[in-house]
Amino acid sequence: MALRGHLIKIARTRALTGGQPSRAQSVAVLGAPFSQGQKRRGVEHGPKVIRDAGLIERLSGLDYAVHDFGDLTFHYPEMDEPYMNVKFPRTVGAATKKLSGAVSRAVGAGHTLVMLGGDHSLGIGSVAGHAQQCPDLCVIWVDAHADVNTPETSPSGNLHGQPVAFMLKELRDKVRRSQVRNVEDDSSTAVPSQLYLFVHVPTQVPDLPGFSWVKPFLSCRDLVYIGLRDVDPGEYHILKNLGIQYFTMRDIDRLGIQRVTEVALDHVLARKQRPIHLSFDIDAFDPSLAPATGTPVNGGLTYREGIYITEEVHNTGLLSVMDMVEVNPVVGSTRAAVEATASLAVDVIASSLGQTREGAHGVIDEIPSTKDHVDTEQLCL
Ligand SMILES: NC(=[NH2+])NCCC[C@H](N)C(=O)O
Ligand SMILES: [Mn+2]
Ligand SMILES: [Mn+2]
Repeated sequence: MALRGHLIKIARTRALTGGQPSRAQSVAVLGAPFSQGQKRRGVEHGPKVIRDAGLIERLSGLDYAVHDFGDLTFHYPEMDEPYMNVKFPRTVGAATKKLSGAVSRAVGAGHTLVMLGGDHSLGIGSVAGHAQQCPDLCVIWVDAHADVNTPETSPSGNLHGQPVAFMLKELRDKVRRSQVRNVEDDSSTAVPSQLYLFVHVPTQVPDLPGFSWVKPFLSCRDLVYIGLRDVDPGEYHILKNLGIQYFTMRDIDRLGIQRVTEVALDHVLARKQRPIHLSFDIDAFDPSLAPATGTPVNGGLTYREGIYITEEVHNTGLLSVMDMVEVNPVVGSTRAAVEATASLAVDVIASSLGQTREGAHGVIDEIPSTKDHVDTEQLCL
């Protein structure tokens, strides 16, 4: 009886948490072979190596109808001079605009979407397109980096380090308000300290060529980071001043992945159940597990920590779009290193979509009663 009770409890927990029963009918896969958000070549091959590692078969094995929409093709402007320090603004602007349209259509058609990058600048298009269909979405950004540099704070000029800055409403609103206040009010001492920081530190997102289509759409309270361990000074300033919720690797060391994931999900879901956008940068993992990536940082997620996060995201029943970005087969030193990274990406995606470590994928309807006694004994061992 003990076993029966235990299994029924598992089944009920799944039903309550929305795991299995709320599974989407269809998953769409969309490749975005794009690399101009950073300077290393090779990340445009991410979609191919992730597919070659068996993504579609794995998802089909999870009982989904899988629609592979293939790869987007991007058009490259002949001339794309840097704007301020920012490299390839028109190229990235056009690519992310195209991606946003494709994501919006896929979500509008009722698919749960998996977007394969490509570098993380694609996040601008992916989240923006998702937000067109689901304006109340929340974003879980799993990454070694905060990717919230503005064109002015960016140390590299690479747009893959800046996508979140283009999404945040507060970042622009606050800058605008502080500037207006400053002009209206002649005495600088009257500027509150919080605004003062915004006046004197360049956090404004200027209108870059190629980006006129993006209007900030995300409130910082609907965003949470997990896995941070390489945050630039300007990014730290933005995270702190906007009060953005984030969990660094140190937080995971202190609190454990269970607690971190619980608080992270609570942060974005407690006020309201809403569609989740999971933006997963493979460099969140330790480089020993994911060596084939352009900006590796030591001290990353273990395999089990990464998979735990995605299992819990799946258990909410609210995953709507996920990005898997920054898998770069040209950076991996050996073929084995590339295959390990790509196969890790497949594991993360499959786990986000319901693959479990306990093996059973269906809700248990009936337990053969004659076996109860034997199994209970085994359980006691
Ligand atoms: N998506 C990434 N891998 N981003 C890395 C960003 C690195 C650095 N913070 C920059 O802005 O250039
Ligand atoms: Mn990263
Ligand atoms: Mn990133």
